[in-house]
Amino acid sequence: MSQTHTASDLVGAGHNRPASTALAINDLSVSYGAHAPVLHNVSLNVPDGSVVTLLGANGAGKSTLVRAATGLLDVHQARVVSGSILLYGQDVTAASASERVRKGMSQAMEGRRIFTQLSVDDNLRAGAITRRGGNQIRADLERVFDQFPELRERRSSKAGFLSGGQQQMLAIGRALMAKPRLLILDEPSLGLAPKLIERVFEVVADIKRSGTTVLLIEQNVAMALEASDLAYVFESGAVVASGPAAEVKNDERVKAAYLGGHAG
Ligand SMILES: Nc1ncnc2c1ncn2[C@@H]1O[C@H](COP(=O)(O)OP(=O)(O)OP(=O)(O)O)[C@@H](O)[C@H]1O
Repeated sequence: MSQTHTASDLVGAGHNRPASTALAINDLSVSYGAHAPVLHNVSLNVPDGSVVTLLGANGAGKSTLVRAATGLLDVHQARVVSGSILLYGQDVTAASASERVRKGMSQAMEGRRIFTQLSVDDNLRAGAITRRGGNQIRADLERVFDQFPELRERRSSKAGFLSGGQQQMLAIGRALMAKPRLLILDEPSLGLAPKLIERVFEVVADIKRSGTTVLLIEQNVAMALEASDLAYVFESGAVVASGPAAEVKNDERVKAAYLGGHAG
């Protein structure tokens, strides 16, 4: 496994990323307010068509990295101090969140930020708001319902009446309705029962099969690594290890810190 702070040994090199890179983060440093940076020269690559996992303890910097990628730093009074963010080869470091959505990025937020007063159906349709083509949207809606039959059963219910797990499914389904090229899943298994967690990872595999690239932040390390092509390990705002997920899974430090001493 690579122990460096860059991922250039994994896919492509330096700043001339191949067009097949969905997301490239180059030497990124981020600060909240006037404080010292909490991300330090972070570089990572999410190859098109892959599933990439970010691992790290609480406070390691994963959410900050995601906020930088999605363009939501300013909402948190944070900013890029140095470095760049490329989405499909285009520099989006200064681009708004909505511009990034238009370029194919979508995020299913941790915390189940759904519209509780709207129906399940309307929540899912809201995910497709930037798209045209009613027939395709209806077909995608059915596909989400195939993946999450419990949502189909409750399609007319207010989303606020769903269980926590069902709301989590709805958040993922809504992000899928945007038909993203790059889907960011922030703790999709958070608070779910084991059976639902398995489902979430089946859905991740399905999303990958459909050609969508996935950036995954997960506390459920063993399953996340199983589902991923590459993994990056964050510590104190820096990438301390990275490599193919199968190698990261067998790394002694990762095993000790995240896998309870075995590779699960
Ligand atoms: N709104 C904020 N204002 C100031 N500092 C913040 C803010 N949000 C996060 N931080 C700091 O930035 C660092 C990275 O936090 P971040 O939330 O990115 O970590 P994380 O790996 O996502 O953790 P978790 O798994 O707990 O969500 C931490 O030191 C944290 O205290």
